[in-house]
Amino acid sequence: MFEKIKESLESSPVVKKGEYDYFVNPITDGIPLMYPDVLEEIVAFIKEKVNLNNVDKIVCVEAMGIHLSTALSLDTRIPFVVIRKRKYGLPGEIAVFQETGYSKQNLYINYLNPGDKVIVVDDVVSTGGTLTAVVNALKSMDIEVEVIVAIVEKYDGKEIVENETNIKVLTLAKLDIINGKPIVEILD
Ligand SMILES: O=P(O)(O)OC[C@H]1O[C@H](OP(=O)(O)OP(=O)(O)O)[C@H](O)[C@@H]1O
Ligand SMILES: Nc1nc2[nH]cnc2c(=O)[nH]1
Repeated sequence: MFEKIKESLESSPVVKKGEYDYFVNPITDGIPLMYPDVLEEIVAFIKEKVNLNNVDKIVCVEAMGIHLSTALSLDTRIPFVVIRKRKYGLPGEIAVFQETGYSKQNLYINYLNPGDKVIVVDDVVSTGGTLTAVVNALKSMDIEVEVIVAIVEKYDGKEIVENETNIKVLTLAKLDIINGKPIVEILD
């Protein structure tokens, strides 16, 4: 199972963003081509591992949580909302500072309310900066985060986020970059 995802991740080109080794893959970048079979496998994986019965909303982070959340939403009929990099200035908007291995910026949370039961879906967790900031902001808004899904865990990202948020992070593949090449393990 997930052999296609493994092969695709293993063949990811690695480019430099400053000193940071950044792998490029359809799951995490939308390039090269994303095939529907891969999206279906990701949806099946999430549905098998997560009890979605009590989940009101899927929450994702722009940009590369959006295609995954769209596929999951179409299948499960659970609506989703996007944490955007754009400020709208809507009432109740919450700004969150995001820092990754290669970027820093604000993210903006809208249309989430105290008591919402959500899952957070993103493509990859690496330094853990994004998911830690987002999930701790959601917790401070009294939103119940049932689980965090990051399809790819890179380096120690999963452990970092679990330690910083006390919420379980579900991942499908572990990826390390060694001597400029992606080394991949499927975790199912
Ligand atoms: O664990 P971290 O080190 O925080 O990295 C993970 C984040 O990096 C990427 O987002 P990015 O901000 O590059 O935006 P994108 O989704 O638009 O590519 C990715 O989609 C995650 O949200
Ligand atoms: N595509 C991609 N996104 C990331 N987000 C954090 N690290 C990475 C990476 O290496 N590749």
